[in-house]
Order: sequence, then structure tokens, then C-alpha cells
Amino acid sequence: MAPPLEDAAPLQLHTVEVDQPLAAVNRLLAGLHLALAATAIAHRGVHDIILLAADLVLLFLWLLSQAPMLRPVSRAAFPGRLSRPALPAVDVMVVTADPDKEPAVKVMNTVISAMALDYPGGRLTVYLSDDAGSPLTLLAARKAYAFARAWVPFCRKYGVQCPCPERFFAGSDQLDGGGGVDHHRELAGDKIRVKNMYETFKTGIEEATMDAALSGSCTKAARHDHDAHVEIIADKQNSNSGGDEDAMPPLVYVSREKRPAWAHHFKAGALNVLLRVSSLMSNAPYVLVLDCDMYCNTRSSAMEAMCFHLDRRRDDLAFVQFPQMFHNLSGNDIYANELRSIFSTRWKGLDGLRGPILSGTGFCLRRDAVYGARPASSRDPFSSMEVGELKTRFGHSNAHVASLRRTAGSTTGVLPRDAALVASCEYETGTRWGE
Ligand SMILES: O=c1ccn([C@@H]2O[C@H](COP(=O)(O)OP(=O)(O)O[C@H]3O[C@H](CO)[C@@H](O)[C@H](O)[C@H]3O)[C@@H](O)[C@H]2O)c(=O)[nH]1
Ligand SMILES: [Mn+2]
Repeated sequence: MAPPLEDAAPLQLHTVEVDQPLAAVNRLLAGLHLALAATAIAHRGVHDIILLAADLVLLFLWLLSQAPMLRPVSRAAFPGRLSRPALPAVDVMVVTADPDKEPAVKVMNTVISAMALDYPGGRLTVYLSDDAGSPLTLLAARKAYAFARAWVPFCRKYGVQCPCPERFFAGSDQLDGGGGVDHHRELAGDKIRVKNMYETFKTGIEEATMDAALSGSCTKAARHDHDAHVEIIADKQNSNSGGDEDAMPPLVYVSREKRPAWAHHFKAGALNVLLRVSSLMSNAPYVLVLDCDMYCNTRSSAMEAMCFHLDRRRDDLAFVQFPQMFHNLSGNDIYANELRSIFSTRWKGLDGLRGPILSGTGFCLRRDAVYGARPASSRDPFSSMEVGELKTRFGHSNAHVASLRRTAGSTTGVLPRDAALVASCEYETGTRWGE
């Protein structure tokens, strides 16, 4: 007899399967390689002991490199099985550093795609770190927020898959046309309207890029010598306190303080500042990191990451790493820029062992893991620690220390008092931050 519904095991949020055909091919190739290498070494004999030693060392290194080839796995996530009201908050962190090499339209496509993720609006906040402190990037961020006010509802209404507007308008996303002729007509009209808004947004940014006053103020020297600037770009009445599914995710622009005499630690330094600034506002327990030249391929990415993080069968998962894909590569690419051997072969194999390493972008991390909590610690790992000890580890911002003891906060339109403090050059000095 089938068990009553309330006793049934909860539906699995994700599954994992060994990719048997790939494993078989890899094992066959490894066997062949080993046999050929052994034959070659045996054929050469022990005439030259140094050559033999070199061959054996190389063979040993090759053997080590085979581990990720033996058990490649594939994973599937089922975001539809998640309970939306129970989803924890997510902070998306986008980092940019150079307004010349990283064009504002591309950076803003990353920002807008993060804002359009399929996630309850009240539990998603997007942070943009601008290491150059460029007025152009700040202006572009404000324009991106204004465009997102049309783009995000459009994506939600028609179930858009690709959240990146540039690729959406260039691609063939299947939209939910609904049943009726009227709905189809409405969709077609809305698509043209939003596309026109996107073109206007792009033209606006391109014109700003030409504006000598804007780009002229961001000299090479100024990029390495500027105050911290944090700005919350959000609707006035829109407070991100968790309840509202349809709310627009706020966008927070962060340019940390930079001085020539202080090491800024590049992207890692920028992410450290974003962790602290976000802790004063949304303080989401999960953090999704994107380089400014990346975007999520599907709007369900954050939900898919949650299928792994919310799996109660394990409590030692620190991060979910998404593979990278590259568009617009030359058809004659001879340098393997697609990185297929890494993401399609080796990382699937590492996943079958103990999991791939962090690639630096496209990962969803547990905030307390990066703060140094033990894997199986309680949901509130810092509650038993003295305030003095917390300050030694995390610095002297009371608001940041308080954030360690509560899981999520809220983003109002008001800038927290410590925002500039935690984004300052010397904040980590004398602390054990990062140990
Ligand atoms: O001082 C800095 C330097 C870089 N960045 C940002 O960090 C990201 C990565 O920098 P990038 O120069 O694009 O590095 P890549 O050569 O692309 O190498 C990357 O390769 C991986 C992805 O392909 C990333 O995840 C790694 O972190 C990174 O080193 C970009 O968004 C930059 O804007 C900063 O915020 N501050
Ligand atoms: Mn890059």
C-alpha cells in the first residue's frame, strides 16, 4: 500500500548520475595510453638510468592526472520542487574594474541579467563593485536600473529564459505566448516596446561614453586614488525586507576606497568589501558571484543553486560552481578558448570525486563558509563568540559584527552608517580577516 502523502519522502531537489559512456571512453583511453607508455619504457630498457627515471616520473604525473577522468558525473536540479516562500535571500555580486577594457553596456548586461533572475524580488539584491570609481559606470548603473524596471516584469510575465537582454534580443528564446490570440498580440507588442527601451538605454550609455567630462574625470591616477562611494539604486518605496515576490531587486553600487599606498588585492579585495557592505544591508546567507563579462544562461540559476544548498541530506556544501560557456568565439579558434576540456571533461570528473575547485566566477557560496564557519556548525555559528573575538576576526564595525548574528537583513533606501568604513582601505588592518 502506498504511504499516506504526509509520510512520503520529500521530492529530491537534485540528482547525480555517473556519465557511463564518457567514463568508459576515458578508461579505455587511459588503459591504451598506459599500455603504450609501459611498452615504450620496457623497449628502451635500463641503458640510461636518468632517462628511465624521467620516464617513470612523467608516467607517475600522468597517472595522477587521470583521477578526474575515471568517474565523470552529470547533475540535474529541479527548481520547480522548491518552496518559494521558504527560499533564503541571495546577494548577487558583480565586479568591474576598468571602464575602458570592460565596456559599460556589457557590464550592465551582467547587472541586468542578475536583476532578472527568477527569484522572489524581496529576497534578491544585486551589488556592483566598481574598482575604478568611474562616474560613467555609476551613471550606467542608474540607467540599467531604470531599464530593468521594464525588463524584469517583462521576463516574469512571459517566462523569459535568458536574462541577458543583449542575448535575448539576438536569440530565439521561446516565450510563453499563452493560449489566446490577444495574449500573443500583447506579447509581440511588449517585446517591441521593451526592445526599443533597450536600444534607447544602449544609445544613452554610448553617448555618455563619448562625454569627455565623464570619462576625463576617471584618469589612471584617479582610479587608484579615490574615496569610497556606496549608493543604493532602488525605488523609494521599495524596501527589500523579504515579503514581496514582485518587488524590484535593489541595485547597490559600491566603489571602495583606493589609495596608491595600500594594496587593494584586485578582485579578491573587491569581493571582501562587497561581503562587508552587503552584510550591513541584505546580509543574504548565500552569495552569487559574477565577473562583469559573464551572465547566467538561464533565469533559474539562483534557484538551481538552491536545489543543492537546501538539500538537507548534507550540511558540508560550501559552494555550487556553474560551468562556463563562451559565446562569439572565432570559428577558427585554435587556442581552445572554449575551455571544453576543463568544464566538459575534467570538472565533471572532479565532481565525481570530491567536487571541482572554485573557478572564480559563476559560483553560489554560503556566506558563513567564507567567514570561516565549520562545515557542520549550527545555523548560527557566531552566536557563542565574544564580541571582542568577533572584532578581532572581522574588524571594528559594530553593524558588521551584528550582521554575523542574524541571517538576513533588509535593504531600505537609507545608506547604513558604516558603509564607507567597511569599504575603506585600512578596515582589515590588524584584524584576522581572511584567515
Ligand atoms: O582589481 C581588480 C581586477 C579585476 N577585477 C574584476 O575581476 C574580474 C576578473 O578579472 P579579469 O581581468 O577579467 O580576469 P580573467 O583574465 O578573466 O581571469 C579570470 O578568470 C576566471 C573566469 O574566466 C575568473 O573567475 C578569475 O577570477 C579571473 O582571474 C573582472 O570582472 C574584473 O573587473 C576587479 O574587480 N578588481
Ligand atoms: Mn575575464
